[in-house]
Amino acid sequence: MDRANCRVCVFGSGTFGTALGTVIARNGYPVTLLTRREEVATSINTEHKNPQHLSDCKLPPLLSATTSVEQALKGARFIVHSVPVQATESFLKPLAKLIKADVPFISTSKGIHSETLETMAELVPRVLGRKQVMAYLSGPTFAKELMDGNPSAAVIAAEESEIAEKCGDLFHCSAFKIYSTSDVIGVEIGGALKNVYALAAGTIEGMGLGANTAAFMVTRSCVEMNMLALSMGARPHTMAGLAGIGDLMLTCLGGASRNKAVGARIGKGESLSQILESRQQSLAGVAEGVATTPAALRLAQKQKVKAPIIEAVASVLSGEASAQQAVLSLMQRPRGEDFAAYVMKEAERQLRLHSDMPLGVPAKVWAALAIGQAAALLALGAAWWRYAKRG
Ligand SMILES: NC(=O)c1ccc[n+]([C@@H]2O[C@H](COP(=O)([O-])OP(=O)(O)OC[C@H]3O[C@@H](n4cnc5c(N)ncnc54)[C@H](O)[C@@H]3O)[C@@H](O)[C@H]2O)c1
Ligand SMILES: O=P(O)(O)OC[C@H](O)CO
Repeated sequence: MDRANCRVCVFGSGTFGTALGTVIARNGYPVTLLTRREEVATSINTEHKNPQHLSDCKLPPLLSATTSVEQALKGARFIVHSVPVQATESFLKPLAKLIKADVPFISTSKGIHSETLETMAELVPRVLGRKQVMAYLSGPTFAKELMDGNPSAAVIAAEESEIAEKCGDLFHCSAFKIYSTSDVIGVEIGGALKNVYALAAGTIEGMGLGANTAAFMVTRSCVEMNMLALSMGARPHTMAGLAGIGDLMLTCLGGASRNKAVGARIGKGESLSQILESRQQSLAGVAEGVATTPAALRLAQKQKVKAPIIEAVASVLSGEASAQQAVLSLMQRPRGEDFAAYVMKEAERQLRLHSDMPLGVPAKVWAALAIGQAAALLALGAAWWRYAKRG
C-alpha cells in the first residue's frame, strides 16, 4: 500500500487520539485529527503541538488537525476512533451519513455503555444504523509512552483477519508491536473491565494499604475479569494476553493511569463528584471506569457471574459504602472455593468452541498454561510494583 496516499482520520484530539495520530503519522501515513476547538487545530497545524494534551511533545509534520468533519473524512481510508465510550453516541450520530460503511473504523475506546451495556462493537453499528467494517485496538498502552517511543505492544481484533492485519499495519513499527486476533469480545471486555479494577487498585493505594493488598486485589481482579469475560464468549488466551492481564497489570500497577488516579483520591477520602469536577477543570482526561463500573455490575448480574470486586467499587462510587467498608466487606466474604476451577471449566468450554487453537493439544493443558501465565505475570507485576514504590 502506498502510505503517502493512504489518509487516516482520527476522531478525538485527546490524549490517545493525539498519541495514535502521532504513531500513524510517524509510520508514513498522512493523518487528520478531528478536534472540536479551532485553537487546538491551529496550534497543531502551525506549532505542531496539541496545547491541551501531551503538550510538551512535538507532533510529526504528517499530522494535521481540523474542526471540519467533511475535511477530516475527505479521502480517509481508515478511521481511528478515540472518543470516550459514553460520548460516542452523541459524537457519531450527526456524522453517520458521512462515514462510508467499507472504511475500516478502528475503535480504541475502552468501556461499556452505561445504559445499554453495549460494547463498541454493538454501539457503533447501532448509532450508525448499519453494519460497519470494524476493528478494535486494545492492550497495555499509556499514550505518553507511545509518544516517547517506548517499546510497547497491543492487540488488534477484527472478525476478519484481513481487516485486523490491514488496520494493524497503521500502528505496527519497531517501537509498537501489534498482534492480531478475531476475539473481539475478549479484547473489548478486557479493556473495559481493567478500568474498573484500576479504580480498586488506586483506592487501595490511596488508603495507604500495602503491596500484599495490592497483589491480592489485582490477582482476584484477574480471576473475576476472566470469569465475566469467558462467560461472554471471550477466549482464555486473549484474557491471558496483552488485552487481558497485560492491560490489567499496566493500569493497576503502573503510575500513569487516570482510573487509578481517581481511585487513589477516593481512597484518600475525597468525594467522587469533587474529584470529577477538578479533573474536568484541569483537563485531566477521561476515567472510563467511573461510568463502566455500574454497567459492568449489571453485566455480571445478567451473566450470573459473581463479581465482588466490581460490586465493591460500584458501592463506593455510588456512595453506598466507604472505601474502608468496601474492603472490609470483601474480606468478610465466605472463604469458599477458589474460582480457578470455574475459570478452568469455562476456559475448556471456550477452547472447544474456537478452532484457532493449535490442534492436538488437550484443552486442559492450554487452560492451565493460560492461568499459569497469568499468575506468573501477576507475581512479576507485584514484585515490580514493590520495587517501584521503594525506589
Ligand atoms: N490515554 C491513554 O493512555 C489511553 C490508552 C488506551 C486507550 N485509551 C482510551 O481512549 C479513549 C479516549 O481516551 P483519551 O485518553 O484520549 O481521553 P481524553 O479525555 O484525553 O480525550 C477525549 C477526547 O474526546 C473528546 N470528546 C469527549 N467528549 C466528546 C463529545 N461528546 N463529542 C466530541 N468529542 C468529545 C475530547 O474533546 C477529547 O478530545 C478512552 O476510551 C480511553 O479509555 C486511552
Ligand atoms: O489512564 P487509563 O486508566 O485510562 O489507562 C490508559 C490505558 O487504557 C492503559 O492501557
